[in-house]
Amino acid sequence: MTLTVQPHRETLGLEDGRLLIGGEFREADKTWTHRHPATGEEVGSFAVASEQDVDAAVRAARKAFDEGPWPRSKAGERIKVLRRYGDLLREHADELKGLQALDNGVPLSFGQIYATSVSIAADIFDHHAGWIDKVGGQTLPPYQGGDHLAMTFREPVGVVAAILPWNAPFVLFAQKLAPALAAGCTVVVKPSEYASFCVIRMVGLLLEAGLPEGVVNLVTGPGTPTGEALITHPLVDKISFTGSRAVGRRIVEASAGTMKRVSLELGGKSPAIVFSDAPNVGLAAMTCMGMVTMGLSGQACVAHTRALVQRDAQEEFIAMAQVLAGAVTFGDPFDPAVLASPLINAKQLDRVLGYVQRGQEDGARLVTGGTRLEGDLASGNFVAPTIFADATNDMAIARDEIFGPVLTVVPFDTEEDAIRIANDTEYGLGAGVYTNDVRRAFRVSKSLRVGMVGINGFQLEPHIPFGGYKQSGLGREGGQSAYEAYTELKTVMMPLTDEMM
Ligand SMILES: NC(=O)c1ccc[n+]([C@@H]2O[C@H](COP(=O)([O-])OP(=O)(O)OC[C@H]3O[C@@H](n4cnc5c(N)ncnc54)[C@H](O)[C@@H]3O)[C@@H](O)[C@H]2O)c1
Repeated sequence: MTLTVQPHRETLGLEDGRLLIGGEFREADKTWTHRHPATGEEVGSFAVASEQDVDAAVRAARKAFDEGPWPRSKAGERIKVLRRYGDLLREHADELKGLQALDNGVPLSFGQIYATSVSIAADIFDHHAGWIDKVGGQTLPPYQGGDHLAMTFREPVGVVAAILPWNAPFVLFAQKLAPALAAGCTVVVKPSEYASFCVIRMVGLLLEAGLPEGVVNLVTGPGTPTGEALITHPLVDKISFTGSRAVGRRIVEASAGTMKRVSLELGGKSPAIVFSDAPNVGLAAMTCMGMVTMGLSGQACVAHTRALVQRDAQEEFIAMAQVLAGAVTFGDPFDPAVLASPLINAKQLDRVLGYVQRGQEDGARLVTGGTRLEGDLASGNFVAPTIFADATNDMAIARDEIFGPVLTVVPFDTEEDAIRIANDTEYGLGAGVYTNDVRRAFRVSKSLRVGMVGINGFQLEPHIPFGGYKQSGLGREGGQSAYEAYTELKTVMMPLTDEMM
């Protein structure tokens, strides 16, 4: 039977997407037709914001920042709106998960993991609402000389351009919008052209929560013209971006002229170091393989796609990874038995298959997978879970972010080797260390040039800082420092005696 998502489109009452500028929903001159990654069917269309539309959205956000009530509101008012919004997200969780399944094909069965969960997004809003009345400035005593007072204040950074990827729209929307709004900023949000419908609904719910006009504005459309117009706009104060390293670099270049503040969450090639004394080598294999197959089919920035396995544990590790590879189910994302998504588009499908070919040419051992799924799934972008063994760290499959269901196993002999190989990458997002030796676990964790290390497991939560070293990004999401990144620090000083004047 041919796969179709059309009935879900009807059930969810999907409407064509419009822009939101200064509190008004608007059409645009051009539209984008979204095709479903599991079936190739047309799902619906949404507005493509032109340069003029983006300019209008930024000016609306600027006006709301310079003249509107939100940046001047009392802490208690902002807390109420953000908490109300968290509740609205929870109430609309089923609808939002359905829209996400129509957008990026993430199966409903995977609505509970961190990256794809609506309830985590709601918790992130609650978390940042909690900082509003707790993070302030300091009073500083004189360092030398006479009597004077110096104080610091935290003020909202201004107009924020929030640019999202397609793979984790709920959580990444929350990781940007929650601290920005909590701090009193105004926002122009641009979702990915491959996951716009669920974000359009999330923005609509912000209005229902009571956000004043112009505080949040929505511009949908692709990187060019929409994204480019946003990152080069002179009235934007800060760009908060999650996406590929290539676009991250472009944002750094584009923001240099006006010194915009920039937060970047980029890609990774995260290593999992599995020692043969790991408490459970099989479980380590399941964790890595789960990260590159279940839910997002490896289209996750922090997935442990590079398994560095001590040589004498390699076969046990591969055997268990293979079991999981065989258990993954594909198909209709609305079917509760389906566990993994298609690749987002045909370009990504070709890219992943290209890496499979390259891995074989470079001499790695293809253990399983590496092929496109055919039959009922032939119109979708599905690739079978893939394992490469006996790879070396100089191979493209060990160096590049493939963003697909490919696990590359690189054997090592000693702890020093493992650390050297793990750090031999331009990325530095996450890592895993699997061992029974507590001292080794901390020794290795300290030696890794990455933002997040999981010892014998990896669990993310809204208050845990998330982000990377090196070319995996700039700054962190989650926690107090993420809130502070949407503020500027102002110092005000005053002499207390006449002699100081
Ligand atoms: N570190 C993290 O937290 C994290 C989380 C999720 C995804 N990612 C990364 O995201 C990437 C996959 O997502 P993607 O394919 O959507 O990334 P992408 O960089 O292609 O697109 C991300 C967003 O940038 C926009 N964009 C593209 N060109 C632009 C331009 N010139 N100017 C402004 N905006 C532009 C896109 O329209 C989209 O909204 C992977 O590299 C992945 O590792 C990182």
